[in-house]
Amino acid sequence: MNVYSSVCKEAGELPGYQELALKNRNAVLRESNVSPPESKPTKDIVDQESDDSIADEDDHIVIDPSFSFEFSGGALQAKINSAWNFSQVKSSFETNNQSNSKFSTLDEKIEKKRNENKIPNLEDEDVDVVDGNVESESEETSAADEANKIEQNGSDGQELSSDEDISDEEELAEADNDLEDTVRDKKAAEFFAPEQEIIEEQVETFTEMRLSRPILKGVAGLGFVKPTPIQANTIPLAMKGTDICGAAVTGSGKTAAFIIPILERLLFRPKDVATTRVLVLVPTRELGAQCHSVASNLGKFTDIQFSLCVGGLSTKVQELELRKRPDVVIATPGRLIDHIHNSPSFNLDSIEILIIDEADRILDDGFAAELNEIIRNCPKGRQTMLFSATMTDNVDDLIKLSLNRPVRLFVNSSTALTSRLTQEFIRIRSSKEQHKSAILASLCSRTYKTECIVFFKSKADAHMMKLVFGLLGIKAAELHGNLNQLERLEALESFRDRKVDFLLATDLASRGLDIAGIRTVINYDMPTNYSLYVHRVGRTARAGQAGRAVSLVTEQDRKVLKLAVKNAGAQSHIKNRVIPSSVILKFQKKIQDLKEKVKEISKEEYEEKVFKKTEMEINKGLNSIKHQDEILSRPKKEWFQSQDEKLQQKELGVRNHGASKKEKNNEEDSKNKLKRSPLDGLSRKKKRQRSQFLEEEKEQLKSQKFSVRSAKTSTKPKKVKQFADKINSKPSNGQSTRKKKSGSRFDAEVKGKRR
Ligand SMILES: Nc1ncnc2c1ncn2[C@@H]1O[C@H](COP(=O)(O)OP(=O)(O)OP(=O)(O)O)[C@@H](O)[C@H]1O
Repeated sequence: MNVYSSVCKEAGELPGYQELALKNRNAVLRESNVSPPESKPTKDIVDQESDDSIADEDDHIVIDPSFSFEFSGGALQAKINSAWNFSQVKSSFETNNQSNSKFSTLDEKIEKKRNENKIPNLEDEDVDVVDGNVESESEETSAADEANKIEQNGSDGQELSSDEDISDEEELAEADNDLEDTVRDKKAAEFFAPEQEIIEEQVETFTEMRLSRPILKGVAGLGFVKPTPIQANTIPLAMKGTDICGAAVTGSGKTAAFIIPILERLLFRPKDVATTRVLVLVPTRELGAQCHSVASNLGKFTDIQFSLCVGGLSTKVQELELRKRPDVVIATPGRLIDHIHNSPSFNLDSIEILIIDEADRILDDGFAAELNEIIRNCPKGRQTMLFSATMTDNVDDLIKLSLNRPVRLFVNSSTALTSRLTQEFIRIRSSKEQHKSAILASLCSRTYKTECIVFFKSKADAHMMKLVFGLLGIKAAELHGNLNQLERLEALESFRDRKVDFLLATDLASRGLDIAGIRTVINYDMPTNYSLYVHRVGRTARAGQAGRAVSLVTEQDRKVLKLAVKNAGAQSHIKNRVIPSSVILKFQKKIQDLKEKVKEISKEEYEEKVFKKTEMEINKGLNSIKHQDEILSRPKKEWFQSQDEKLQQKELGVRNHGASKKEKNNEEDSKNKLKRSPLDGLSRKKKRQRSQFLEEEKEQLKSQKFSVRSAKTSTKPKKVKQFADKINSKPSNGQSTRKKKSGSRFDAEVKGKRR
């Protein structure tokens, strides 16, 4: 039975629903170039056996009706199509892009160099191929062996001797953190709604949620049958107007969790005067475009109007759109503020619902000034909903949003990763960091050959690797802030449509992007904090699919590595991979041989850039002469921040990007440890005694609190969070992370969780 049959069965009682489902099915099949089956009497559709063959043919739109979500993984056991396309957004660029046509594209430049120099494709050569899906035992064993060898020959000796100090520091940090937690718990109890306000039962189907028919049609059109846990918990509460802080693992359907209830509420809006009632804030333009596309698809059968208001698109076009007062505006903070200040008829006075997606990122220092300005402009009585996979529940962060007793819907622990994710780590010793590009090239040509995102810390590295990959004959697109918006969207689409095998990206692509079927995420550079790691690796293993994250780990990245291993679920797989040095050397030589060609292409690009800039300046000058009167008569644009302020804030954002307050505090703490520690000046023995005392005191407090809580909970009905936690709870592996282990620390850290 395919998705439409299941939907029809679920919605069987709704009059006329079967006809709608039939039309809908045919529309989706047409879009997917699958001919709809011959028209049959409506009743037959429900049990049509022949539909199964269509299901087999087109796995983009058909899901296994027996799918279910795992709380631990938050994942679907079904394949489903990504619900976005950017054609609508891209059409607004077509007029601006003509001057580019006189230059060759980067791919053409690369191809020209390859042809001139007769560079062979990697496939044509005799490279020893390792099956990417099957973990090679020999590779794993040799990883451990190699690490042990390094230990024995003393190169890591210093590192081991510092173990003692590190565990002391860890103990103290833990004691500090525990105290902080107690204070935090108290604040949270006052700030958040009491837990009994959380819905008590899981909702099994969308129809049970009493959604209106046009919304159910939109939901069915995307192939959704059963709500995911975050949807089941969020939708009914959000429809009541409750403020929500929602967290669930990456790829678990948070977008629909907030879009569906707003659509349902908007269906019943007064329609006499067009009014913008809903504002969705997202941190990146791509995420905005994706969210706009998902919302438009879900609201396809309603008269609700959506507008996308993000940087990189024409301000003029947006201004005209905003003047029509669309019901829902999806915006990035900077562009939204630009409109608040400079589009005469636009303001946020009528906003009734504010949604902040990737809220922890937007609450981050990088967006602080902009967020304050937006909140200041929104009415106080609005409903506010915040979502992220790594949602903060730090009250200090949330207070500035003036939430009204929000309900916490943490469907999983905020650091959990889906159990379908395999994490692999490759140790890069400090003396070998210059081999990273060779390691990446070998991984991408021997092991993970398709559907793979590679994350870099800088735009320059991503671009350089695009040139190297191109010259090696590996099909890749780049995605970072040095590209214009059209190029960014095209890169995403060509990767989604499998025109290229690799997406070489900066953290621009780390949050929210939903591209179906990504098999592997490679961290060429490990992210600077664990939250960011969660978001990056969350681009794979989404919606029930399995996936793999491969990280190149240098000595500086040990902190994030440790957190990744510590937070991996009991069932998740952690592996240590080593690439034979002969292979690395081979690729190192290949890359070395391409160095000159890379330089030549870069020079060509630079000259082109200078030419374009000059041309643009000339055109600008000519225009200002031609339209002088009109330009002078325009009202002066008001900038919310000066260029310097913007830059400062951006740098702050980049530095802290994605770091939770606690992580940032921990980083600060460890920097200022000596200055700020209350145990400063004590001998090591005394420090131990003191922290043991603190530990005991904390334990006592905890157990008291626990008894009070369990007494209370025994009299209360079951709560969502408890239910999720119970399912999430993993058996302790009984292994202390502080125990000394044989082998290298890296090896031990990775192996710590390998079962
Ligand atoms: N009820 C559902 N049934 C089937 N598929 C669903 C359902 N809800 C969402 N999906 C699919 O799951 C995928 C992930 O959804 P979405 O992008 O909203 O996840 P997310 O939780 O916001 O992830 P991230 O934290 O990375 O932003 C999408 O492809 C979406 O179409």
